[in-house]
Amino acid sequence: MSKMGDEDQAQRRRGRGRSPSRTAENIKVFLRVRPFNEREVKEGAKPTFVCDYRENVVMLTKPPEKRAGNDTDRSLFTLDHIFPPNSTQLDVYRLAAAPLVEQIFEGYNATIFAYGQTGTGKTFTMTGNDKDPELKGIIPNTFIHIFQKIANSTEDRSFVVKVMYLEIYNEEVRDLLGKDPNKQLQIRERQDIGIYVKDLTGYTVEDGETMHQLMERGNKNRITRATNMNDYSSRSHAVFTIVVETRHKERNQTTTGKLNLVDLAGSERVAKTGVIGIGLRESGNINQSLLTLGNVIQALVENSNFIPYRNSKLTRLLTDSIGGNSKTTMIAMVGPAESNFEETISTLRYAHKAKHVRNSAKVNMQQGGGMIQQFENEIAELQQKLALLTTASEAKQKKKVKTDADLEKMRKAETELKKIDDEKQHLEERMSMIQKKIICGGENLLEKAQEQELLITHSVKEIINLERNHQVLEEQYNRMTEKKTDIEGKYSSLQEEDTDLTRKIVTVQQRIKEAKDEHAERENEYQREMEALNDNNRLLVREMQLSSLMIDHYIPPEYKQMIQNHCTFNNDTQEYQLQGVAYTGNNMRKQQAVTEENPRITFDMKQVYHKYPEKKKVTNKRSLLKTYSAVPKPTR
Ligand SMILES: Nc1ncnc2c1ncn2[C@@H]1O[C@H](COP(=O)(O)OP(=O)(O)OP(=O)(O)O)[C@@H](O)[C@H]1O
Repeated sequence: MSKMGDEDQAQRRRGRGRSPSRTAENIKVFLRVRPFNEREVKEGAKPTFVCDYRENVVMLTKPPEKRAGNDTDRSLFTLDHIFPPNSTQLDVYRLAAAPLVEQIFEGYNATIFAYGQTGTGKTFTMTGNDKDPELKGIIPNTFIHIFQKIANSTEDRSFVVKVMYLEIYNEEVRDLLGKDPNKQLQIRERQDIGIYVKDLTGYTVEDGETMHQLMERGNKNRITRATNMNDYSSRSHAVFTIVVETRHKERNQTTTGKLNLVDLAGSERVAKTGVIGIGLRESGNINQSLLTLGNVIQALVENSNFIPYRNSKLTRLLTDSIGGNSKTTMIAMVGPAESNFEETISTLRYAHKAKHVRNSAKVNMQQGGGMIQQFENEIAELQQKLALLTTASEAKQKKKVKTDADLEKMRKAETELKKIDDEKQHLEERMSMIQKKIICGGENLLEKAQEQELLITHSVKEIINLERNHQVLEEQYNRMTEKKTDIEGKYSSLQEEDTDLTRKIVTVQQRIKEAKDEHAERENEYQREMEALNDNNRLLVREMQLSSLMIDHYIPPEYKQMIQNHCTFNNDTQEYQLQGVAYTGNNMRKQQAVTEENPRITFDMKQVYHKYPEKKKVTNKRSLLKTYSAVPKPTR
């Protein structure tokens, strides 16, 4: 592997190591939607997306001429937060920037990127408009925040705030605060401090106003150009860096937090921007470096072995911000018009990918050392020199009195004294200048009355804003609680429904079982009845056979016919009845008392019909069943 590759891997390992003091978290991605601009309103532009601001989802739809009539016509992206077109600069600052400014006081590195198509509001978001305090962007708002934080901190802390401002134009690093902004600077790397820009001017500042002046000076040096898409299009990537060193006196600990505020040049299509000549080269370089940034993001997301940080100055300089030791936020800017569909979807894809990049930030802390220590040492040295000069000056004064007579010597002594006094004054000035660089927590408030006024105005605004945010949060909370109650209600009613259903199922199952038992019982009963009926039937058939046998053998056929003719069926009694039955043979036989002389004559027919079997006495219970016969019962 090449040396270049080795270094890249080393950087990656440094950035993504698993030291316990590191905080691993994904890059946060916010989306800011620019309102329709004048041109778009005039053209009657239609929106190309809709947002669900509660869920932070944006749904993009292709313009009609590009639609395929299927799922590919729509794309959904979820971001960490979406700022609607009517969001204020303070809304953006509070949510996207303020938490990171707080973190640099803890000793973390932080980065805020503004990314997006040309003319979508990157510079507006990062720098804003100075004429109206309400329109101040993230960079000037951080000045106020930082000095407000210092003014409110305890006296056991001292701070040094340093700023730097550079731009990357056509792949050249330029110092926006240097004596010669056109001079090309080199990016270097050192084991102890990591990646840095050699000879970049750093200003130690003691108030927000100075910071503001420096920012304005740097902005004037930035290269902008009018294009078809933006009257003041930034042709470079600008990085405003604020370093805050905090010294905890009692613990003798120093933390150093670095905040990079990056206003990227806008991705653009030459056909749309209409740039020519120099502008064309700028455009090529802008797109190339943004492409490399995209490739770095892609490689990190894919956990690739090689991250092409060195393929552009931008990614090389911001190695720690993307996938390294930094807490990073990207604010993606989009314009709402349908004509920008391609650029908007590309920005959203870029942003969505960046959301998956994992950074691992650590507190940059050291015992003693740092800029504060350096300044304090310098002050102590100056104080020593001053004390020596004072002694020398006093000695000269005494000598002057003794050598009063000698005019020449006196003049010489006076010149020396003046030199000493000048040097003393110079030392005193330098000392006070260095002392001013160290700002003590809670100090310098009276000296900065004007600035404080500004802070107070902003604090009031912040409080109003805080209240507004609080209200929004409260509303969100109430909505969530309502939702929760609703879900809980639904859940408990579902549970009740479930219990009820289970109970019903048990009852139904019980009924089915009962019905089955009853059915089985009935079937048995039916079976028994059928068997009884069959038995009965069999008996009847036998009786019929007997009757037929007797009739056929004892009653002559002409009598049988005659008797049959006189038989009628009585429906009420369900019996055949014989007319004049009272006069039939059996009834007409004279009844005689049974005596010894006149015994009952029994007809023993056994000897006649000796072949007939003895008739068995029927004891079977079935014989008790009622039977019907058409034959009149014999009377005894
Ligand atoms: N949220 C906003 N509200 C009102 N005006 C806006 C907003 N965003 C951008 N603008 C206006 O749109 C114009 C273009 O904005 P700006 O210069 O910030 O775009 P940019 O993304 O930095 O463009 P470039 O990449 O070309 O530098 C400016 O006039 C700016 O004031």
